[in-house]
Amino acid sequence: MTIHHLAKHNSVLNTFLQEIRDHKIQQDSMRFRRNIERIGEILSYEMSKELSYASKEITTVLGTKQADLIDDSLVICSILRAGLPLHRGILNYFDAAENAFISAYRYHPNNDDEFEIKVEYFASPSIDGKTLILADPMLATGQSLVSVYEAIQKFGTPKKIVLVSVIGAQEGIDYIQNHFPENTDLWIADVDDTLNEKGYIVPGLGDAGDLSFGSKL
Ligand SMILES: O=P(O)(O)OC[C@H]1O[C@H](OP(=O)(O)OP(=O)(O)O)[C@H](O)[C@@H]1O
Ligand SMILES: O=c1cc[nH]c(=O)[nH]1
Ligand SMILES: [Mg+2]
Repeated sequence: MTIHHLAKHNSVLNTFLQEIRDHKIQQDSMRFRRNIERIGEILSYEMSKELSYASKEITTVLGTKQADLIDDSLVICSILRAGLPLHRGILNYFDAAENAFISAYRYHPNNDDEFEIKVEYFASPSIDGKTLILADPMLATGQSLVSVYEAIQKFGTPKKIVLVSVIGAQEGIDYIQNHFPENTDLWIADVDDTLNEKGYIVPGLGDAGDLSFGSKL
């Protein structure tokens, strides 16, 4: 797996990251969602440089011009709920992409810190031969991404998988590296060192789903 860690290089991305992490600024949920969306746009732009391109002739009012345009059939698949603002940011840049949505949540069978991932709702086009963009803002243990990858295989075999995330823990990145094909690319804004006992990224930002949409029962 190739890991593209964008915050290693100075850019305006770091402003948006600082705002989603800051415990006061992040309370403005509209700003939080919009910042996740803006980060999705930046990740998309960077990631687009490594897609496949084909030359096409464009006709202007005065002549013709050859242009290299994206040649991949893209399917953006995001994980509910927290994936929604990130999905929107990616779709803002890839107008022709198809879309898939999946639900994944942490189920605590014994009401303690131990959990397993339940994948239930799934709406997806065929992903056969396409470039699958799997988007989730938080890559904590990595179990959600791996569970979704296993579940989506019944919709076909993608040509390539591109993972897009905002903040990841090194432990989760190590985990997904062992579960995704070698030619998978991970485009991630920032990487933190640790997870706490509840599987939250530290320092991270807290719960991205709650910050976007409010707490759930
Ligand atoms: O890498 P993992 O350890 O699997 O954790 C990451 C998952 O946790 C978050 O979802 P959450 O379960 O909080 O659901 P939500 O989006 O509904 O809040 C996040 O959006 C990921 O899907
Ligand atoms: O740190 C984390 C881990 C899982 N889900 C989140 O929203 N945040
Ligand atoms: Mg959550």
